[in-house]
Amino acid sequence: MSETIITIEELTKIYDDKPAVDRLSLSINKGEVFGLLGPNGAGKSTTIFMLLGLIEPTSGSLQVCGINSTNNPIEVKKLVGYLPDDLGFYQNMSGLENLIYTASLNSIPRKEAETRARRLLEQVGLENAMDKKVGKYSRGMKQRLGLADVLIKEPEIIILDEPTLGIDPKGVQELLKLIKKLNKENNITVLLSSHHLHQVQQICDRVGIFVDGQLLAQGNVEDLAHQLFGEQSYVISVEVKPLHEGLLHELQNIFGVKSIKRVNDSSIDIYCNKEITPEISETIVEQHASLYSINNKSYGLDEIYHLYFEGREIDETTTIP
Ligand SMILES: Nc1ncnc2c1ncn2[C@@H]1O[C@H](COP(=O)(O)OP(=O)(O)OP(=O)(O)O)[C@@H](O)[C@H]1O
Repeated sequence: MSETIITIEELTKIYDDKPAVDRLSLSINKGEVFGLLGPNGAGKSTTIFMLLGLIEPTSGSLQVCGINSTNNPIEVKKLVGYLPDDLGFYQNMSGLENLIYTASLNSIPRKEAETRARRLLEQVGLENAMDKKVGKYSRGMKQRLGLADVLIKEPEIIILDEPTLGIDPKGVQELLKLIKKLNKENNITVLLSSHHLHQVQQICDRVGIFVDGQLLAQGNVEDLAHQLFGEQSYVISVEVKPLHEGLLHELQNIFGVKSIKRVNDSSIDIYCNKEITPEISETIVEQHASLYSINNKSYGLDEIYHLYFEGREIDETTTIP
């Protein structure tokens, strides 16, 4: 059974009478990559700061590795590595020197610090740049160094706030791969905040969707589609002539069909709880009608994103009945 490493219960933070985080409850398991997905201002950073014990909740509770972060921020800091969106490295020091400096702040003896720093720089692909001044690193290299920096104290959890900000697309792919690799190799729990749907989708085992301080849904992509769209998470669009009542009746009787919506005289959207395109085609042929087109789509994070982040509506062809 999976072990819970972060437990958040009814967590609320109110600023100026307005909740930035609103009764958030969430559990994160040891070893998983969890994505906090939400637009700007959704409450992701506020949640992270409360997890780190940097700000106090208005109400609710949270535990990180069994420790109450609000009451024990120093203990939590030992177990959690935090990579903010704006990194603070000494630009005139090399990558290696910066890591050794961070290690000294964490009371790691110098010899051990250097061994760990060299190993981590290799792990994040900076072995050839470890003696170069950080001021000469690209943004992507600094983020890699940032990952090595949070790992130097061998934390249980790393929290990454918008880690791909300002990195070119190729660098983003490399960084995401690296995060997943570190998660696997070091068996480390990763909490990643982002408003980039596709990035979160690529590496996260589970995702929590945040809007206006509230967690709308959580789970893997399939779970999310189910939570947000209920049983009707597949839509099969059909153009068929003639579209007569007898055919509609037969289609409605197919196992898995939940509802049918007429789009126009010859088109319908069939809402189903599974992929049943072949059964629909067969029924149309049996009913002596002509099938002009059939397209299926399942609700993925794309639709969820459009629905919840962009005006809370998806385009007309995928309107939920
Ligand atoms: N110190 C503060 N005082 C007042 N309001 C705040 C404070 N910090 C955050 N807020 C408000 O709380 C809400 C959530 O902000 P937060 O920074 O947590 O969102 P976010 O999801 O991390 O967004 P971003 O990606 O832009 O950082 C916003 O409306 C923000 O204006």
